[in-house]
Amino acid sequence: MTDLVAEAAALDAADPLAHKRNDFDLDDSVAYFDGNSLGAPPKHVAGRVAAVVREEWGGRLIRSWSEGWWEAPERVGGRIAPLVGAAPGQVVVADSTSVNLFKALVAATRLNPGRDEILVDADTFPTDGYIADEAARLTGCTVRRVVAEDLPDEVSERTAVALVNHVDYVTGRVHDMAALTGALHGAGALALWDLCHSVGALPVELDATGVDLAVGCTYKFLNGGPGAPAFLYVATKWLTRFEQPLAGWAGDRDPSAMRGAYEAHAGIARGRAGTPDILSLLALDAALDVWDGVDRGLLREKGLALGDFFFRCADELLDGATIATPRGEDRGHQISVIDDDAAKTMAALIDRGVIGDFRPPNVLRFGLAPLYTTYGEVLRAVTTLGELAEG
Ligand SMILES: Cc1ncc(COP(=O)(O)O)c(C=O)c1O
Ligand SMILES: Nc1c(O)cccc1C(=O)C[C@H](N)C(=O)O
Repeated sequence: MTDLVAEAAALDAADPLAHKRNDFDLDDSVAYFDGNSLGAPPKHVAGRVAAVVREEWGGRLIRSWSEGWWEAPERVGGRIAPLVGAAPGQVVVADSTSVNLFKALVAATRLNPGRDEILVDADTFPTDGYIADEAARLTGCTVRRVVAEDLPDEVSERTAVALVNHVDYVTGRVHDMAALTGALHGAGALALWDLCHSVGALPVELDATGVDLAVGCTYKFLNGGPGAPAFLYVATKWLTRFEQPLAGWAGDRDPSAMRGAYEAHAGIARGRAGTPDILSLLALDAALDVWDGVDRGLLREKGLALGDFFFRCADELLDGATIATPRGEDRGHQISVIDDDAAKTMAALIDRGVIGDFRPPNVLRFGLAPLYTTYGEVLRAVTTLGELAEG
């Protein structure tokens, strides 16, 4: 144990991203492991939001719409683009992930006519499956749930699109974006990726892997704040044919003309539906400042190293614990420990200042946010788990 204490201290002292923690408003008495559900607030966000309320909403009043507010969804999307390996003009911030999933799924079936099946990652977060069922009902498709790794065998000439999670929200496993996208394309199907648990955690290469469509949340590893708007990616090759079903005025080619008939905007703005949620959007805009100058390679290295250290501590301090997260590099930045009494254990951990979460039926999740999680906190989490197991 003393070795682990010294090791954690040495790892923290040598961490090239350690200084980033100072950018966040975190209570040091708490070890926060839920950045994969609700990211921590960067310190400067509160002041920036207050300034927007005072100076833009207050001072400039309605003039603010033509002084940057209206175009903010594309501008902030442009800031997310490098984090997902997208060239400019393909990412817009709007609505929630659920809503963007609906837009993307229906648009995908229209991009791939004559096909009548939507494949969904069987282990997906519920909203993806629910929305796929409804998109299918409206488009005359059927939904088939298949294990992500089996997609290359399951995709067929009937498949219009497959919806896959980059990182599994329960186990933390990463799915191979390049290989699965390639296999889907080989059968003529489109690839729609849910990036909720990978954006801001590991490098994502949408353009390089040929992904067609993607969605993701901004309130997890991007720290945009509770309910911060999500993003939608449409690859350039599909943009002019991307016909989404929530064709509201904000996606029209000329919203201010208030024309009678909708004509989609030529660019990524066609992914928008209605008026943007400016306060949340500008909170996200401010939160994205923490990424300035962050080397994405270092981010991945630290995410993996935090996980490695979790495994090392668990091997030493938790007798025979079962961990659902793969030990190799096919994992995101989360460790999931199996516990038959997981709800109770997580409540006890939270009581002791270790905040992770519980996912039914038996998973304790520990999110590792490379910008602020420390090795010392990892040791504290595993030590506390061990103490609880001993009773
Ligand atoms: C994989 C995945 N997709 C979608 C969502 C959520 O979508 P929404 O922000 O619409 O609630 C989550 C988490 O809430 C998620 O983990
Ligand atoms: N979005 C959430 C919320 O509004 C309340 C509670 C949890 C969430 C989540 O983000 C859940 C998350 N997607 C998950 O991985 O389980």
